[in-house]
Order: sequence, then structure tokens, then C-alpha cells
Amino acid sequence: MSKIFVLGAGAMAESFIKGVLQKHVVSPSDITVINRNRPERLNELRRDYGIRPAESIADAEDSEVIIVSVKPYDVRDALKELSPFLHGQTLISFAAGIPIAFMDRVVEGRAQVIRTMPNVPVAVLEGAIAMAVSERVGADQLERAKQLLRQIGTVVELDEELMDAATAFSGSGPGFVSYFLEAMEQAAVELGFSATMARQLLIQTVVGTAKVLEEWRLSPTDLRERVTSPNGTTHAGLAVLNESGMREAILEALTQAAKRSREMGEEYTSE
Ligand SMILES: NC(=O)C1=CN([C@@H]2O[C@H](COP(=O)(O)OP(=O)(O)OC[C@H]3O[C@@H](n4cnc5c(N)ncnc54)[C@H](O)[C@@H]3O)[C@@H](O)[C@H]2O)C=CC1
Ligand SMILES: O=C(O)[C@@H]1CCC=N1
Repeated sequence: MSKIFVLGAGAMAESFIKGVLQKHVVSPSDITVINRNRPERLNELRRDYGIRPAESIADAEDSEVIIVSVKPYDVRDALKELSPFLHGQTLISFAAGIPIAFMDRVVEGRAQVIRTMPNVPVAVLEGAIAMAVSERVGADQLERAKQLLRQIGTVVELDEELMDAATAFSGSGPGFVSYFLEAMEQAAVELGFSATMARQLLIQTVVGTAKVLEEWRLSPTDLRERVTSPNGTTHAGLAVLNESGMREAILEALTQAAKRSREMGEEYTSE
């Protein structure tokens, strides 16, 4: 694989680096990372992964792939700084909400822009990666980008108008699932468990559930029905969740998350 330049050294960038290095698709010395704040962060990443801290943004010039992993409100400035060093490289953005047309405009067409919404499980090669591209991206570059991202997760290409929704349930998804688990863990503690003991069973329950859904090709409705015995324990618990409006709350949570993605796109790209 070619050289990769990573712009921004936060949580999502680290997950990406961890994932691609596990697959040996690129060697650590071929990953150059730049960060605006906290220079010690680059030393941490060098120590943990062997990546190369960038000397300056100009180092992007030598890379074939550039990962944009700065916060949405930093994308404009980051791309402006990057722009003089672009000459057709593939630019893969992780930023929530920021449209392809805006990025194309800021870099004045000097890069092939691919908008993605990955999630943190790319670090363990179990990412869910939504991807949108414009017609400006060449077939070869698109294929190479997909090959890279497929190493670290499932890639789903979709129309850009669906990216805000994908951001809500797969980008933010690990946060929502963790929230549910936080509540389960708290309940387990109330029921007499230690948090550590409960977590062991809870995490395995989520991993096992996901695997059954995937391997047996069941819908969540099918699996829920298999687990729910008439008048049994699951039935008793689900009755409470239904009465409490859990389903409506989830719908509203994802609607608001998607709306926030759209809003960020508008807020941080207005001239
Ligand atoms: N954290 C997550 O689970 C996910 C995040 N994303 C997206 O990934 C992007 C990064 O998110 P996080 O890693 O959570 O953020 P973060 O805040 O942890 O990291 C962003 C880093 O970018 C650096 N930065 C800002 N401007 C820069 C510039 N001009 N040049 C170089 N470095 C610069 C900051 O110093 C910071 O270390 C965001 O756009 C977010 O929407 C997407 C999917 C999931
Ligand atoms: O919360 C956020 O805005 C980012 C985007 C998806 C996950 N984290």
C-alpha cells in the first residue's frame, strides 16, 4: 500500500492507524501524522505504533492517501493549509457532516475527495464504514480507497444524502450501544453484581448477539422473538421497555443525531 498522511491525531485517527497496522497493509514508517495541538500526542503514537510524526503539513505532498480526521469545525482551516501540497491525491474524510462539494471547493479540485463515516471498531478490524463519492473520483483511486478501508471493516457505498443518517447510527452507534450497556451494567450492580463481573457477561452478550445475527442471517426481530418465551423473563423486561417509550426515544435520538450532522455541515461550511 502507498504512503498515508493522517491529518489530526485524535481518537478516530488512532483507531484507523491501529486497524491498518494490524493488517500490515502499510508499514508504520509509511504513515505520517500531524496534529495541531499537543505535540506530545505524536510522540505517544510513535511510541505505540511506530508512525512518523510529520515535520510539517508539506509532508502530505509525498503521500498518495490523505486521511482527514480533524473535528468538523476544523476541516476548512485544515484543508486550506493542506491545499498547496495537493496534486491529485486521494483525500478520505472522516468528518461528520462536511459535504464533498465543500471539500472539493476548499481544495480547488486538487484532490479526489471521498467522504466516509467510519466508527471506532475499525481499530479491531470490525468497523462499519459508510462511504460517498462524487463522479469526480477516478475508478482506480476509488477502488484503492475501498481496498484500504475494507481491511478494517465493512464498507457500504451510498448516496451522500444518506451520510447524515449513517453518521447517526453507525458513526455514533458505538456510543449509543455503550450507553445501553452502561445502563445494563448499572442495573446489574443494583441486582448484586460487581461492575467487573457484570461487564464480562454483558460484553460477551453483545458480541454473541452480533455474531448470531450475522452468522444465522436473522433480523433483530427474529432473534428477539426466539429469546422471548411466553410470559418469561425477556417478556417481563420488554414490557417495561415498551411502556417506557424506549423505541420512540431511540427513533428521536437517531433523528436528532442525523439532524446535528446536517447542521454541522451547514454551520461549518457557510462562507
Ligand atoms: N470519535 C469517533 O468515534 C468518530 C469520529 N469521527 C470523525 O472523525 C473526526 C475526528 O474525530 P476525533 O478523533 O473524535 O476528534 P479529536 O478531537 O479526538 O481529534 C482531532 C484532532 O485533530 C487535531 N487538529 C485540528 N485541526 C488540525 C489541523 N489543522 N491540523 C492538524 N491537526 C488538527 C486536533 O489537535 C485533535 O488532536 C471528526 O471529524 C469526527 O466527526 C467519525 C466517526 C467516529
Ligand atoms: O459525535 C460525533 O460528532 C462523532 C461523529 C460520529 C461519532 N462521533
